[in-house]
Amino acid sequence: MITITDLHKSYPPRNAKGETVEALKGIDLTVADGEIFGVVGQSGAGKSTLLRCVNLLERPTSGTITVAGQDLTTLGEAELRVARHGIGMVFQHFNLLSSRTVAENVEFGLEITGVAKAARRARSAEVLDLVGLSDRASAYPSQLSGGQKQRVGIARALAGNPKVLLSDEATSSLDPETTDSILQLLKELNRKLGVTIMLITHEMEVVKRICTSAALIEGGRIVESGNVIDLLNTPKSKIAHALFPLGESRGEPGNTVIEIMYAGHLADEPIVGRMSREFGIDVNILGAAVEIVSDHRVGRMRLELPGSVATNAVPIARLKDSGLYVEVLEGQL
Ligand SMILES: Nc1ncnc2c1ncn2[C@@H]1O[C@H](COP(=O)(O)OP(=O)(O)OP(=O)(O)O)[C@@H](O)[C@H]1O
Repeated sequence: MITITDLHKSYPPRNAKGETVEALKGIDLTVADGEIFGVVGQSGAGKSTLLRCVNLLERPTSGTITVAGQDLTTLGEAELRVARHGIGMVFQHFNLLSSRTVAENVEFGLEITGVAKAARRARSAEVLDLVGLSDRASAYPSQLSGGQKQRVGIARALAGNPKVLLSDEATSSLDPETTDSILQLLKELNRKLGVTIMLITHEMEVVKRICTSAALIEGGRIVESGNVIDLLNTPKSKIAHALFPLGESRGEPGNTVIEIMYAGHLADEPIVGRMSREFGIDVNILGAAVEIVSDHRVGRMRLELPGSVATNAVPIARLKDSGLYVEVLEGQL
């Protein structure tokens, strides 16, 4: 649905003494049809710039951006305005017009594109129903809670019936409970309408809750990307480690420390107990986390096994054979 190829974006110096900022340094990324794709990264990594390049709010310095088969970088302003109808955007600070009612905010984009009043009203009623705000159509933004404001923002983004929804830190200004309900709503809309969602966030919780795929951006470059469950099974994946922080506990010198990751039915098996019984070893759990990630029960554990890696070769091999992802962190060979 979205293909980004060799995307570069530089900002000119802010003043005579300043330097050119290379915000994006050759981004290649594909977001498949129907995915919820999360881009994560620290402040200044280039997330906003990347997202704003997808609908060309920010014009790339070079590279191509194809959305629903159309290369947006080749379009002039008039054609781009039409193409943007297929791309809704949701903002962190909602960006609602305070002098307009909820319904009028939702209708704003349709008004600009010349949709007749009756059709606009009908469409805003439809999308407000989708986001659960039918009863607040005549309210003003100042009369709404943060979560309700974001629901209006989402309804407005959906008004033009887009194929793609871009979400710029949509839940970063909301409390945890409201964040939860907005993420749930995005997931529901993705399922019901089949809309592809690309979001940027600095919160791993968002990835854990709703993303099917994710990418990590560092210094304007994508350093990791893929299906979230696959990433969890990728050695040394930074996204996997950030999704499942296990603390720093490293065990005793001379012992073997392994990390295991498991998904699906394996998450329900008594892995540690079975290993202890079968091999007669005392397994020490240094850290563990079990979570629901993109609707899969997934777990990560750091285990300390007595003795060197060589003495633990058989139990480690058995874990791998049973379909678990196993990474040996330390131990004597
Ligand atoms: N309009 C601009 N002019 C100059 N430099 C900019 C501009 N917008 C962003 N930058 C710079 O580009 C780099 C990437 O910024 P960007 O806002 O995309 O990062 P981010 O990951 O979204 O960070 P944050 O989460 O803090 O918004 C930063 O060094 C930033 O200072």
